[in-house]
Amino acid sequence: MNYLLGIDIGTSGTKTVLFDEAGHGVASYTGEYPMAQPKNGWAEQDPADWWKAVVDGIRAVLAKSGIDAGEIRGIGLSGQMHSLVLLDEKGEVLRPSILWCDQRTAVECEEIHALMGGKERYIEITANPALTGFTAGKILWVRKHEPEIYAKARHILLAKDYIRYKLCNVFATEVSDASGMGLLDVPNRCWSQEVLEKLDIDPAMLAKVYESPEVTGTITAEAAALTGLKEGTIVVGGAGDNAAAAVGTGVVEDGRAFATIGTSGVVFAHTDKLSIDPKGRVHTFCCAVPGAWHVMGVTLAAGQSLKWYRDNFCDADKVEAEKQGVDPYDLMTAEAAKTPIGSNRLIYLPYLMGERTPHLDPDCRGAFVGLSGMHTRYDLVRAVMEGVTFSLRDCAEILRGMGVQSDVILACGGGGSSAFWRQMMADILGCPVATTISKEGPALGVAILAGVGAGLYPSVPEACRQIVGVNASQDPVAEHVAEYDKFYEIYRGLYPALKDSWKALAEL
Ligand SMILES: Nc1ncnc2c1ncn2[C@@H]1O[C@H](COP(=O)(O)OP(=O)(O)O)[C@@H](O)[C@H]1O
Ligand SMILES: O=C(CO)[C@@H](O)[C@H](O)COP(=O)(O)O
Repeated sequence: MNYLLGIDIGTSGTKTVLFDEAGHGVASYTGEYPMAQPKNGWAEQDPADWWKAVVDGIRAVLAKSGIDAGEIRGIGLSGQMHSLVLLDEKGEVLRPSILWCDQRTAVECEEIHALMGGKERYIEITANPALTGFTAGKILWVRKHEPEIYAKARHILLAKDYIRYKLCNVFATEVSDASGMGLLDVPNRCWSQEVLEKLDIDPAMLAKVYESPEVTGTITAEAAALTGLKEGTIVVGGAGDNAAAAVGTGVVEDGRAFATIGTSGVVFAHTDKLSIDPKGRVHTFCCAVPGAWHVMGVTLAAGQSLKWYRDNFCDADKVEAEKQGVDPYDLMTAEAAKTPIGSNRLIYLPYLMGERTPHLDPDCRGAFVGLSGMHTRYDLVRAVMEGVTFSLRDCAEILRGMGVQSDVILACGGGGSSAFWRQMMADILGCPVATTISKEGPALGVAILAGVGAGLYPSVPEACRQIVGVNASQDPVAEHVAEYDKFYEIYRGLYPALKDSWKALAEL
């Protein structure tokens, strides 16, 4: 038999899934780890936690499935984007990874635009403005604030590419994830000499760039001994988690789109032609299909908002859920569903970590607006879900404005597993929302890329046609659409009303 392995280094945990050649999941394992927030707006993780979760995951799926590791034809890696890993000359990690949702680099982003002779030139090359979440600002931040660490740095990697280094002993990346570093010439799919020169970053520190289905290395003897994999098994480029989810949901052709509610929230559309928002509110990155791109809007605290609410205010639900043997999220959302649209006139702004699309503002923060003495915690749960979905609508509106359209949106991520949240998405986005038969989005996506790299499938779109199936959609309900529209209009007015207050708070 032929098997493929997909490994997704997510923010809440690493998911390792073994698939057969037809894309059916055979065994899976998730290893979780914490995210540290040492200061307001900072977010870090220890790459050692990712590596442990990967080793545990590979060993677990091999044990559960009982297959011979030699039957694995290829491995694909996916992961949280933008997160900076710095290694010294011995390949040792120099400091915790600074994550995609970290907001400490506002000053460095301004500096990048200045060094480039203006934001316009930078966008022309990298297709995006310098954003606090992206990697380039983080590199400049470490160089300025931790010069002793930067002096020792020899390699700059992203999360999944650090795992590739541990598995294959190579320094390699691929175009989709590299696009989010702010150093790639996105139209030409290679590192930009101009950007590297102007930012004074040594090109030797960067990994070699591949297309997503290309073979980047093979499993070393050391990694084989640690994980149980067979030495010499190929590892393909893989993709950043969103580009990987696109492959796993078949969003690999024009007119296809998906929306994720994971830790972050994303509305993602494939484009065969390069398409850039001149205001930089949505990202344009190379996608995992060689020669094509994607545009995506990102809201930083999507599922994270509900997780934050659950972990701080819903202990009673956790206890009750354990008694009933159900997931606390299912219990909370079932109760929230009993509250009317608009959460009894309560609006939540999901800016716990600042915001990218559409505001590009590291200083804004979350808010409940309209709180009254009659509100229950389930009104607040519903308001959180609605606020996150309004933020996805902000993303979708910009994509529509760029002429990127889709008839159906595929729902992904932990939040997308909730039928109630999917109906809310359909009603708020005004578009049918469906799910794919496989729930393994990014892991399946990179397993498919591994299959293409191993020669099991002729191309990424053809592999998706063979493997990815879609369930019936949930359609928008006209009365709900009209009702949500009223609250969305009020939601849209709240950011401009509060912007200066957030700035003042940040400056205290
Ligand atoms: N049953 C559920 N109902 C609603 N939301 C859920 C459910 N399960 C998970 N979630 C949301 O999904 C988020 C995790 O999504 P996931 O895709 O696993 O994240 P990541 O890939 O960023 O690690 C949680 O923070 C939570 O908000
Ligand atoms: O920053 C982005 C995309 O630009 C995030 O989408 C990260 O790639 C991580 O997302 P999760 O899958 O962990 O929510």
